[in-house]
Amino acid sequence: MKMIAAYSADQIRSAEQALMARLPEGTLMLRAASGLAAACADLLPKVYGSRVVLLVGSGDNGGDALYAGAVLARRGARVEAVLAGERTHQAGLHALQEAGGVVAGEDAVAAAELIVDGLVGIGASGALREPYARLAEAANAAAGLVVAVDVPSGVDASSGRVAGAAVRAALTVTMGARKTGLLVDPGAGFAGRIELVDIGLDAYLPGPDVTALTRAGVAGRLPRPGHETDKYRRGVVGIAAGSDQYTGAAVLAVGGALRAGAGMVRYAGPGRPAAQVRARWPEAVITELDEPSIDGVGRVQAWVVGPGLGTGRWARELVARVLASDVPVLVDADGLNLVAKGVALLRRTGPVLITPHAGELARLTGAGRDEIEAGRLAHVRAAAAELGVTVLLKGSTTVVAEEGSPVRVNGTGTPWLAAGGTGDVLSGIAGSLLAQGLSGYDAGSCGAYLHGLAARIAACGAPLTAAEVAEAVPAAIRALSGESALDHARELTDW
Ligand SMILES: NC(=O)C1=CN([C@@H]2O[C@H](COP(=O)(O)OP(=O)(O)OC[C@H]3O[C@@H](n4cnc5c(N)ncnc54)[C@H](O)[C@@H]3O)[C@@H](O)[C@H]2O)[C@@H](O)CC1
Ligand SMILES: Nc1ncnc2c1ncn2[C@@H]1O[C@H](COP(=O)(O)OP(=O)(O)O)[C@@H](O)[C@H]1O
Ligand SMILES: [K+]
Repeated sequence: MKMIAAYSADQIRSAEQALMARLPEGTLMLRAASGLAAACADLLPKVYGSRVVLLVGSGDNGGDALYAGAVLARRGARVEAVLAGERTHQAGLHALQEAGGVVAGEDAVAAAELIVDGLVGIGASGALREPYARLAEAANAAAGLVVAVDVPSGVDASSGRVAGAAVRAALTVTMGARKTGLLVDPGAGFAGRIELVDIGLDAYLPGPDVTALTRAGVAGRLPRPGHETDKYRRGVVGIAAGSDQYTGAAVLAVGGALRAGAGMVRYAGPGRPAAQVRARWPEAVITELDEPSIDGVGRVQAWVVGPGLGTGRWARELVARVLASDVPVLVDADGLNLVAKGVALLRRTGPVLITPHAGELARLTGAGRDEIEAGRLAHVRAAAAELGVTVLLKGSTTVVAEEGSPVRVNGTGTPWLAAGGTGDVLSGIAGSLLAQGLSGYDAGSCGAYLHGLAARIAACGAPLTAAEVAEAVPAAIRALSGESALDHARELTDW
């Protein structure tokens, strides 16, 4: 599988309606409930005698929970339903009671081994109301494992927004297709592991709302050097970064670029960062700049401009010169702060990939930083449309948007990446991919994937430094195909 696809609540609802029209009433809910019951049974050490509490809202999400509860009750579980809504799915409640399940009060939640969150699904609107919000908090405070039906209640299925209380699940059993909000933070952080129940929806689904590249998807997009290649044909990336004040950004961006497959890395910058890059990376070809000009740097297939550059006139002139070239350009960090003062700089014929964090995007678009973090999908889409460039928005879920394509969501990140300098490494990696001929959309999404995977490999459950992320990029590329260094040595057995 090369891609994971996710859909908005409206897309799912239309597909379900089309499918439902061809099936006897209730068929889909029974399919959903049997998948849900199987997933719950897998989580319990033993179904017989276990204590299961269903949180049941007034819609079909509650219906799923009730029917699944009936299956578990028939297998000997003690199933109690807490009815939260003014209405309850009557056929579902009847099925549960027939199987021996009972209705209980809110106190039951604390004593449950397994809590099934059937409060609301794709029919939710706005923040959870009472008593739903209180029940969500009770589930989060309880010792029992929490399984969310379709989406964790309180998470907006279409955006991942969380306004107020929300259920924090260990497992989300989602029906028919993944919902966008399960892949994008803050919602993704509430979903836990995601299990997809096939209810036969695939043929009725439209093009996805968002996608996420898988290992195979990234592996298929990364160029491998052909037999007769040379360093120029593999792609040369130029890095215009660093200043006398910020030298580290230059070293880190060059490090990321060197590890991500370009045939050569050219560095251009002032004397102090140039000396540091020279000392750390003998592999890089260095041009020390007296003037903010790239005329003497030599040919590159893509530029990275901005990390640690400063925001003075010199830096502004350098950014303008790089953007005036005819090759793809990645703009990051101070490059973005400069562009924020005049977005006309971004109007050029060559491709542009920008890599802001929420604060940088806020300066570019005028939206609030918190607002961007709460609704990153909507903001990244709007920025790509407004600025006419590919936008990679960094953060706990990194998202890449380009007009006319579904947003690509990256699922490999780790909170250990929240460390100074890791963004500079990402610019180097993605710039290296641009130079190898990937589009801004692919370079951004494959770059974020490798960056996150490298961080996981480097961190291994402990703090990491940005330099270590760059070091681990080759291991991440190897991990894509599941190959080890030894496998590559074995290729030579005939010699
Ligand atoms: N439509 C279908 O064919 C299928 C639907 N399925 C299930 O049905 C769910 C959708 O069911 P519904 O459309 O009935 O909608 P939901 O059950 O998701 O929620 C709607 C109900 O919740 C209440 N509600 C909405 N927002 C609320 C809030 N913020 N606080 C408190 N109450 C709120 C509404 O008053 C309404 O009664 C899916 O998520 C899925 O679990 C599955 O059974 C698969 C098949
Ligand atoms: N909570 C998090 N979970 C996963 N990745 C994160 C988290 N916080 C930050 N990151 C990642 O760490 C990197 C930080 O980059 P950036 O904000 O530019 O920092 P710097 O300027 O110090 O390099 C980005 O790739 C971002 O996506
Ligand atoms: K739910």
